Amino acid sequence: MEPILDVQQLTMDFGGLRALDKVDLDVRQGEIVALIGPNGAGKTTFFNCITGIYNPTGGDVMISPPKNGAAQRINGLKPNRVTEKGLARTFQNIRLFQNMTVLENVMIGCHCRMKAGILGAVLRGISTRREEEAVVQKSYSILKKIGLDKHVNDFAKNLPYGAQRRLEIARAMATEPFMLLLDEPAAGMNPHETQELDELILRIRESEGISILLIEHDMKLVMSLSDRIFVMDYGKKIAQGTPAAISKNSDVIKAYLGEEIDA
Ligand SMILES: Nc1ncnc2c1ncn2[C@@H]1O[C@H](COP(=O)(O)OP(=O)(O)OP(=O)(O)O)[C@@H](O)[C@H]1O
Repeated sequence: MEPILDVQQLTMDFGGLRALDKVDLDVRQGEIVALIGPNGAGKTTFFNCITGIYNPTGGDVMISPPKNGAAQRINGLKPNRVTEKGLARTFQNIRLFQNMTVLENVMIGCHCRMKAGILGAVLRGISTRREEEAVVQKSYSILKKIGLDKHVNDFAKNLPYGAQRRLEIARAMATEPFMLLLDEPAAGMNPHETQELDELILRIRESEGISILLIEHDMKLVMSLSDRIFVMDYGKKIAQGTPAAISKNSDVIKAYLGEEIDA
């Protein structure tokens, strides 16, 4: 099967520091792929290069969206253009609009698919109003899937931590992605919240057909969810394979300096 995300020889220099050194990674339709590695390995830089936050120094970021399969190179596109292409992400640190409601946070995610421009929003003609109603419906239905529909009118800041992380995923889903990139989605979660997250990610893949690329330090979650794992250390890819193969890989064990990697 052709990859829907095909990253080749991705390189990123910050002055004299090579944070990414010719990294290859691919994701196929319907896969859950994890990117792991010790602190400072380059994982977030990798996400930032794919999602338009950084313009990589070298290499290619190619996507083949499942709906219109033609391969496109997305290096150097601005983050909002990357989102429009169907790649949506969450961040290591929660980035919600804390003083807005849960529903409003998801509605903002819908914005990139709305047709009404500034003039439409000002004049509020019938088509704009219909579109706004559709956005409310769509946002509500996403929140239902994510299990946050009881909280639609709560302020984001009043949600428990695990629910805030799930709200970020809901907002990303509102952009209608073919792939979600999740940067440490389980960070700070308790075991119960992590278990809920595990089930949620599987459900998103099964019922929405959305492929997932995630950075995660929780090895139990990584091993249970992933179809394939890519491992980085010091900016280089040092291994790739199934969870079973990765947990036995001697380079990976060495990179983690004996840390527990098989969950
Ligand atoms: N904007 C930047 N300017 C300079 N150096 C940077 C920048 N962003 C990242 N780096 C450096 O690039 C390297 C990789 O960092 P990165 O945050 O991508 O690692 P990581 O694998 O995501 O780590 P962690 O697991 O701790 O989040 C580090 O040495 C970091 O200090």
